[in-house]
Amino acid sequence: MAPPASNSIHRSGSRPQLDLSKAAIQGNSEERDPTILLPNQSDDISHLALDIGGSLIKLVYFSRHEDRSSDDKRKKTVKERLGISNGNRRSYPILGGRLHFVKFETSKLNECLDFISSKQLHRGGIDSHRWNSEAPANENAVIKATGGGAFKFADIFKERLGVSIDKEDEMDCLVAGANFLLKAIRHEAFTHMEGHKEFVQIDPNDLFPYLLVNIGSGVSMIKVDGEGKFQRVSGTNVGGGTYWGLGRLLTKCKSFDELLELSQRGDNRTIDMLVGDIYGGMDYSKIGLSASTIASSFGKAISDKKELEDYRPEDISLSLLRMISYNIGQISYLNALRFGLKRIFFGGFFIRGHAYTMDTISFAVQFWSQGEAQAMFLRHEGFLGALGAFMSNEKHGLDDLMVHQLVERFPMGAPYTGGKIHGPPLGDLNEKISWMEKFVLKGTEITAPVPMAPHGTTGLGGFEVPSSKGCTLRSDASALNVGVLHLVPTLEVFPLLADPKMYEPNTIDLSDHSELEYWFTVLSEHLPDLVDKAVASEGGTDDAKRRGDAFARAFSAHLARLMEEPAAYGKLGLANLLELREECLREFQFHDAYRSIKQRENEASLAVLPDLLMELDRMDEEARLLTLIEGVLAANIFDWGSRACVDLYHKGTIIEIYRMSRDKMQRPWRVDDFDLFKERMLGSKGKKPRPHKRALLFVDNSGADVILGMLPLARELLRRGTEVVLVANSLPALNDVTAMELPDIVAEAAKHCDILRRAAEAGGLLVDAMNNTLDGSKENSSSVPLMVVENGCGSPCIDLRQVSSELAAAAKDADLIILEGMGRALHTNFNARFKCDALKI
Ligand SMILES: Nc1ncnc2c1ncn2[C@@H]1O[C@H](COP(=O)(O)OP(=O)(O)OP(=O)(O)O)[C@@H](O)[C@H]1O
Ligand SMILES: CC(C)(CO)[C@@H](O)C(=O)NCCC(=O)O
Ligand SMILES: [Mn+2]
Repeated sequence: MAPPASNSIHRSGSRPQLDLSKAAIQGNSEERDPTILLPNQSDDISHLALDIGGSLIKLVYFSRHEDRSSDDKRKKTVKERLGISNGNRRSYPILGGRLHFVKFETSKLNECLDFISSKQLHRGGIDSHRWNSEAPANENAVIKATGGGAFKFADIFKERLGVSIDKEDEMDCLVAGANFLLKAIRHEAFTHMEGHKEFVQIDPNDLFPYLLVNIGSGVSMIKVDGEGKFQRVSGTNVGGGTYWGLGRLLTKCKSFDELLELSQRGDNRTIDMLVGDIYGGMDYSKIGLSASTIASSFGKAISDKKELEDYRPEDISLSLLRMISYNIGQISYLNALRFGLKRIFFGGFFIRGHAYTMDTISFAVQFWSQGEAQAMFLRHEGFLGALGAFMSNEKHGLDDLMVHQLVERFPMGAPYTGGKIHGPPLGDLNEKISWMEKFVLKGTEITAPVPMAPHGTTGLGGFEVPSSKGCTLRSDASALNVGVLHLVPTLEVFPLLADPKMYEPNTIDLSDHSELEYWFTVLSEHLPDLVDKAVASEGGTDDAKRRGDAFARAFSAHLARLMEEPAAYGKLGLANLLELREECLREFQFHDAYRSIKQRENEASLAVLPDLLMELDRMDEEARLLTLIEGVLAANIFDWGSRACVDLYHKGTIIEIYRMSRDKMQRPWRVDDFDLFKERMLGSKGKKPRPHKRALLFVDNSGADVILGMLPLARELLRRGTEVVLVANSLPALNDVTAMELPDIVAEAAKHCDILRRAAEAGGLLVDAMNNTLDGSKENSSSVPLMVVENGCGSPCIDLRQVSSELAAAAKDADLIILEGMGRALHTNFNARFKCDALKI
């Protein structure tokens, strides 16, 4: 079945079309993280930039996906009504697309060239939107590159790919990349102390000055004072290359990761000379040195009559790692001190998201500055230069993007390989599924949730042993912990937030381990039922079953990965987790798992609506208002995301359950502001009613919820002269109603109700239905309008920092917000404060 057109609306519902012919897992598919190449895929690449360093090549590329905004009637009328035109928005050369991050070893330049050439990344160019595989190669193609390799390998690029390298200064790029990340990515920076990671919210207006320390092969220290305003104040030749180079010689390790992994089982006391070794086991407390402080790295090797073979490679690696990390931390501190800088951001791939490395650097900064300076790390640590080079092409307008226009997504392979899938996610289902199947075995180490290790403790002057989390290091790529950045220029901050800076959508703190466990259990237990529904929604075919299976595996792997490391994908909130599930379904092309259930429940609810409306109309105002609110609460019980609710379904017909539930909604409720609302709506002794001008009703589920709960409430508002905007999801999530589905539902309901009919006509929702109204009259209605807008989300929760431009426009004249349902009003936004009246039901 063709996916509904709504999938092309915001966020990542639509994947670019990929040509998967000849797609292959390269090398041994039994490997932990094989490379997947899509030789013929013609994702519309429009931009590529490189940072070629002494050790690694970093590649950032952009893939566009067409703006397939449909011609759907609802959108057009909404745009007209709300006065949204494309003219009053800045037009971005990048109209949505994705940024991908990939890296290669510099010694394997050929692999990188093959990759670029197989994906035709070099033939893009920003002004070749309509580039396709038949177009002749651009003879004058130029790609932006930085790092020493931009100079060293320029000829090879010309020879092999026929492209010229446009060289950008390395320091310029590092600074531009860091500034962009710190301003545009929420929670890009974090601290890491004693095994504890904490994301920091950086105020873009209070970013400068800071010290940027890039730990690549060598180390550069840059004092950054503003956009393009910086000075390289220091550097050290003892850096990542030193650790990897010396480590390789001393331990015979074959890879950087192996070396790092060794360190996790090491004990540096066998090789480092400690203060205690010199002071006969005692602290040198007079100058603040504990006995366990390293007095001299590798110092024990001088007195011992041991040879290299007599030392454990594990101990050597740890000793080396500590030596270099402390040294860098200390020099960084000294430079921060020199210029009075309080914040030090560390980048470069030496860090590699490795907990112990970060702890060690943080410790040094903290120790030497006595807590005055703070070490912070960046999620896109190694990509600063490449991003900066990418940004140096001004034509793409990337630097104008703001936090709310970026959405980071972790594709299905992320728990296994992270950024190592070369290119955009596989689009071919078959390929995806078999890939998933292949990885099930390999992935057992992460699909079995691992309890989180207790934090390591630190004594004065150093840690005893690394606070390692198990003995195997996560494969290099997945430790990148960076997803694909989706650029969605149409997203906006909801204008009615009282304090957007302080707004936090998530009510529940998932850094509380018991909360995390609770939600993982809920999601895991719900999974089999969800898979059943999803498979059924696609006709229950064998193909659907295979996809369902692969979806379950992929989602479980994400869950296990996050259970093991909750911050693996950045700061984790419940909203992210629920959205991840929906994205995962979409990735396996389950576009609307609850489609038929929603349809069935809509029909059943519409059938009983006329009776309900009659019942309501017989009541006096006061009783009716209370019944309406109770009705919203009662109808929200119909929620397929909740086990307890689904069990209720066996207890009777929809209207029976609805009435039964409504009767149970006895006041006072746990949080009960009904009297306030009533006073505003109906007035009180001395006060007149003060109808609202426009209400935004954030609706939740299909069926009874929206039809028996929210529509009657909307009708009451309309009757009182309040314009009503129904705000619904852009993409399906569970049994939530979508903005695409609502107009039909309203049209059906309008057949039984003049108030709804006139309002829907006025709101442009009933263009077709005009002819078959109840009395056949076509007189121009004088009603206030009823409208439908999409919210920009595809999840049961809503993050009001990233909503559709439609919703933002509708909000401008709104003075009442009604948030309905667990996801929108409780799990998220329970603590949200607004500039106008808000009802959370
Ligand atoms: N898979 C890996 N292979 C090699 N080195 C790695 C790997 N992962 C992390 N590293 C570490 O990262 C360092 C390289 O970091 P980065 O890519 O930031 O520097 P670079 O740009 O290559 O070097 P420079 O900027 O000094 O030219 C290596 O020296 C090593 O310490
Ligand atoms: C030479 C660069 C800038 C190349 O990236 C880097 O490796 C570095 O900063 N090395 C340290 C050189 C110094 O001692 O200042
Ligand atoms: Mn570099």
